[in-house]
Amino acid sequence: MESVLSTFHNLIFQFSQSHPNLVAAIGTAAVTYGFLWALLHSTQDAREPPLLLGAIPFISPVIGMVKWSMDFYVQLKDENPNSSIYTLRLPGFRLYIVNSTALILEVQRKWRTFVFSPVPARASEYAMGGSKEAMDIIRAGMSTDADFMHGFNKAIHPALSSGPALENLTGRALEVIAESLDDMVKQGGKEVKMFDWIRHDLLMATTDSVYGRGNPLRDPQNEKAWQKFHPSIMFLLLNVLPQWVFRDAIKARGVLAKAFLHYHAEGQYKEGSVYIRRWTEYCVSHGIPVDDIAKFHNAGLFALIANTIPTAFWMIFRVFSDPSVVSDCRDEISRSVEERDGVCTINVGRIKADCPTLVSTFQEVFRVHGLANSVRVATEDHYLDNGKYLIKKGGLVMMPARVQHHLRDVWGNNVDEFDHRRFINKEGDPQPNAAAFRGFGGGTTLCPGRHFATTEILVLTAMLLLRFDLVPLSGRWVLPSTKNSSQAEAMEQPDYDIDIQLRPRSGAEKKWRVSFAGAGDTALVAEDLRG
Ligand code: HEM
Repeated sequence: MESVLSTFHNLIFQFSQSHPNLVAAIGTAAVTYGFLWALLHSTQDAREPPLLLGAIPFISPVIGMVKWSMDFYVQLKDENPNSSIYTLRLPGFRLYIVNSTALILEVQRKWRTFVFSPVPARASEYAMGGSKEAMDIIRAGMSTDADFMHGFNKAIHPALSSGPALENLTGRALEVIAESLDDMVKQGGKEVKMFDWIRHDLLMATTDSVYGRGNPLRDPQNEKAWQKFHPSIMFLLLNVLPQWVFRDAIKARGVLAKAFLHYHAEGQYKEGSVYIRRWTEYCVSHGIPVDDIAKFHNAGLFALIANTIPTAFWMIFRVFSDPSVVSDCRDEISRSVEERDGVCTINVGRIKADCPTLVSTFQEVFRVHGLANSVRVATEDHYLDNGKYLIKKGGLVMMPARVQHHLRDVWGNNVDEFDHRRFINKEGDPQPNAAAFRGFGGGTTLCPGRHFATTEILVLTAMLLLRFDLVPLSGRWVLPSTKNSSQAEAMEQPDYDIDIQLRPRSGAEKKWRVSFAGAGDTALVAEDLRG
């Protein structure tokens, strides 16, 4: 036995003499691993939600995030079907992932403990380049009633809730869309790159309606600058790579900020929508420096269009790529159009009330393509679930919509399919738990722009169904992959564009108008359904 051991020692000795660098590297890796393991376990409290360990402490979750991207949390839920909440440890912070719908509601109720404001504050600083002076104003009083973001939402809310301000805003956007469709009819149809066409038309419609005649996005240089800046927002927000990597994006951000500075200095916002007037007046009244107001317009632009554009893309794709959806929705919408003296009127109220298949398809788009990762920061140590789970101060609490949207016990066995009729109320069928639908987030940070975006996209789709056939030039519709989607957005983005032709249908050349008479809001999320 002794001779075996001494032979083994000799072998190791000889190996270390002949491969000194390799042995040093293996030794360093082993010591580092041991250190990380000890650090992780000595700082993890047994009362915290169960720790999901990977092979390498702190690093495995990062690898998982890169590998699985937006499906990482669904993957972990599938691997740990009974976990209602768990902990991931990443370099420098703890992430608590909530799978249980009931626990999400508890986190949302405790909005002073689990606060959202640090998230937009981080975006304002790192992604938008806010100055120290502005950031001090934004960060003061977080989690109290004096919180800047809390007051901001209260200020803009009336302009985005049912009423004349919202009708004017949406009405103007739909006018711009209708003008563009009229042009297409006059040209006898058009071949377009589908995403790019929707992106440009919705950008123009939405920003014209919000900013008014001085809309800076009407200048092609500014539209180009937005396209350059927008894809970098997620990386700037993470602040892990040096700024010079994003030199061009930061330059483009500056071009836009300069245009918004002019817009502000000239007082053009006073001729814009009620929404942008309230937005601006709130910033001015809180002493945000004008240079920063200009920079924060870039953040406002992100909220306005970053999700509306891909949502419209998936809606139009999902409707037109399935002949049965086209025919179901077309039948419903056609019945709700009124024609008098050669003018066809699309009534927004009737689209929402009498077109259940269209509205259900829209909701299913959110369920299947939505990826909102609602994040909150714990302001103190706090127990969830009747003292069961300790959430540590400073920890991030994340409630991924994708997990909720893939719960088999909520959505049924066809959870992995796109079922355009899923949300239609069928008599006798139990309704899925509305709180598990998180396309627009939920709780105090529920998206205030949801009514604007919903009406804009539903009516755009209705106008297309009534006036056009959409045909893919390749001869068949192929669902684009989405693996490169930025998770700064709440909706998947297609990895590539699709060439299509818009062919006017008979009657497309008539006069079309949109009426809001009797239109209320569409109740899609739990908060609206409760009223
Ligand atoms: C289809 C389009 C849209 C989608 C999918 C969407 C999605 C969302 C989601 C998921 C949140 C919640 C974030 C969280 O709780 O973590 C949110 C918040 C927000 N959205 Fe939207 N949004 C859309 C359109 C809009 C529009 C058009 C506006 C502006 C007019 C807007 C303004 C906002 C604002 C200001 C917040 C932050 C609320 C807060 O700070 O409490 N959104 N949105």
